[in-house]
Amino acid sequence: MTGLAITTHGLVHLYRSDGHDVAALSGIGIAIRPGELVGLLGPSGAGKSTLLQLCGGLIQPSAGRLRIGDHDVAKMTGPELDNMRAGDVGIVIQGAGRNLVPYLTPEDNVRFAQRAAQRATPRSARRALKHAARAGQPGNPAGLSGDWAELGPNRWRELPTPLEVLDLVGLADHARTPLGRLTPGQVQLAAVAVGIATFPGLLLADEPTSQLDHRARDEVIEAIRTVNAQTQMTVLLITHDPDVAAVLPRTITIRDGRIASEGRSGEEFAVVATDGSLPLPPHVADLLPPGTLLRVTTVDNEVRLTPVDENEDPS
Ligand SMILES: Nc1ncnc2c1ncn2[C@@H]1O[C@H](COP(=O)(O)OP(=O)(O)OP(=O)(O)O)[C@@H](O)[C@H]1O
Repeated sequence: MTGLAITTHGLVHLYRSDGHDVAALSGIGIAIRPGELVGLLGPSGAGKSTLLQLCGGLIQPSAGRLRIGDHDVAKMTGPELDNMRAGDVGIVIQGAGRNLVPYLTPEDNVRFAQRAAQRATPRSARRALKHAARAGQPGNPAGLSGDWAELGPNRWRELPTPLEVLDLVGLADHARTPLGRLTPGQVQLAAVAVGIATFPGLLLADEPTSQLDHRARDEVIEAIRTVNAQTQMTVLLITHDPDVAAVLPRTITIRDGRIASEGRSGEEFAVVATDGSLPLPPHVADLLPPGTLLRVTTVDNEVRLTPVDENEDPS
């Protein structure tokens, strides 16, 4: 399996509301490498869900570039976006139960998700892909044309069995337990299993640990970490929980539709944007009212920002 990279440049998304535009994202530049596990943080209304929906091809950018692996999301047609979602991107929406068919067991839910993805693939292409996967041939040996020649590397293999998927998230023992008899944490694990049912190159999860107690939360995060480590699937998840953010290798904080900061293993960093601007971390911004003049100096490898005294002549 190959994880998919996410790259955005000047990514803008506007919603039309009551006759005027609301800018949910105002120029986001991100590079996420294949196989990374990244948390998306930020206050309510910052633009996190919008970014997740864009990465999942559920909506398209108003401006700027967004690439998911080889997919150029802004330029894709509706059927191409459907294909991307069917095989290359798994999405776990907020509210575990909303990802599941309530009267099916976890095993049948995973099987259902796999069949739904297969139905989105024409039979002729499916036969050719299966043939190529058996022969272990890379590239496009079946001579597929058009959209199907563009499919990501994850289409060139057989799907895992539902039990293999459930085993990966630690739910194999409850494969045939009715959903109503599972704990909230186990229901969320089933939702994650459905999200990774086709072993996509990218898993997107919107607050997968909200409304869980600490023990269930930790189990769900551990399952996602296991999926990421064992399959190299790229994972992007939204969280409001500082304890979850603290155990993720990388976090990106969004504020007012822009990147505010990035975290690496719990340490917070300011990030220089592609246009050279530098959003100040909130604790520094609190000390510097808008309009404050800063003298920028470099000493050896250090860059210093020194507020200029109001009475001092800055020239
Ligand atoms: N369908 C929509 N129509 C109009 N405006 C929207 C729509 N969806 C989101 N917005 C607006 O876009 C901005 C970003 O919303 P978004 O849901 O992406 O933020 P968020 O960070 O995910 O927030 P939360 O943590 O509350 O889910 C907000 O101002 C929101 O009101």
